[in-house]
Amino acid sequence: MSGVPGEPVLRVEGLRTVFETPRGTVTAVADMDLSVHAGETVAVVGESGSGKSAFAYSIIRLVQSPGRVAAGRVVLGGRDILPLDEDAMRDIRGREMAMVFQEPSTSLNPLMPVGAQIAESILLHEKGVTKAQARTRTLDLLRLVGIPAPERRVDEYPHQLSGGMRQRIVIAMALACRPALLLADEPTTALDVTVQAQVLDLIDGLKAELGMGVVLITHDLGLVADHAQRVAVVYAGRKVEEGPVEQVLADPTHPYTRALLACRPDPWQDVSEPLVEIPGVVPPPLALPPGCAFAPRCVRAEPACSEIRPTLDAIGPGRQVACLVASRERAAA
Ligand SMILES: Nc1ncnc2c1ncn2[C@@H]1O[C@H](COP(=O)(O)OP(=O)(O)OP(=O)(O)O)[C@@H](O)[C@H]1O
Repeated sequence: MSGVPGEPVLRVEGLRTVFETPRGTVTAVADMDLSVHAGETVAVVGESGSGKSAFAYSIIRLVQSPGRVAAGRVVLGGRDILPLDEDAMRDIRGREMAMVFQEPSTSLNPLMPVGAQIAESILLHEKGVTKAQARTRTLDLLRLVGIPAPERRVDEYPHQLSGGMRQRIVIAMALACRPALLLADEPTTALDVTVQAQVLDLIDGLKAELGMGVVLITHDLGLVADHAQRVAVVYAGRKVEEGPVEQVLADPTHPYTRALLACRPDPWQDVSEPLVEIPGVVPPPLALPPGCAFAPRCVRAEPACSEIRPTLDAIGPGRQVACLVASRERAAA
């Protein structure tokens, strides 16, 4: 990918993704902006149903019917990819951006040796590469992602590998053509805690080595602290807060971010004590209040919050928040 100097690898502007359902139009993603630079991991955090996956699928243009991207721009290396036809997109997927999904089995063909699947991706995207060269590159990739005994593993089938090894294979496939952007949608949710850390460390190492930008989709703020440089918190399809990870975690501004942080399990907490939960549930997408979608659950909500939708206001370098109360307090301070 050529890229434009100073331009982020990915720039999303005003993205809106909707699902047309028999009961009405569900807006899964609304007015989303996000930039990711080379060598940076930006985490997108929110509860289940907040639109994180719809956001990632929109970027790589894999939203399935009845869903569709209804508005916005997705600029990859300086080029808006939303108007491109499907042939051009197929060329971009895998070569310029790649995605790692939550469940490794969804990305792997159970009937094909794992090495052949990686080699196929190389042969598809790179003209002039011979089968022998693709196999050598595949073995290098297996080494890169830490697969032991790659000469033996390369000819094994997915079911012969553990879940952690399968996710490493998926990452190897995603990285086969050295994409500029990696979208990782809950890449470790299906894995044991120790394997989770290994896979995320692996993505961190490869990001530094290949100079990729990474979008890390997760509901786990613990992972954000260790693996991302910036974080965007989403609620009911909208970004409610964004900023550098250490600032947002140390000084969260939006009441939803504060509530998410308060709910993090404390490893030192007595196991007999119940975990804290955010009261209430995410409002049904067809019945969002006209104002702030978090207002019905918010401990700081004022009457105006249910009526007026807050805009995303800049509250410091690289920091934004969409909250009437927080913005007013920051302005007064
Ligand atoms: N096929 C579909 N038809 C209708 N609505 C959908 C469809 N897929 C997703 N949605 C809606 O889009 C919204 C966002 O869903 P999405 O899966 O992106 O959330 P998420 O934050 O990734 O959740 P999870 O962590 O559980 O995957 C939800 O309100 C969901 O109901």
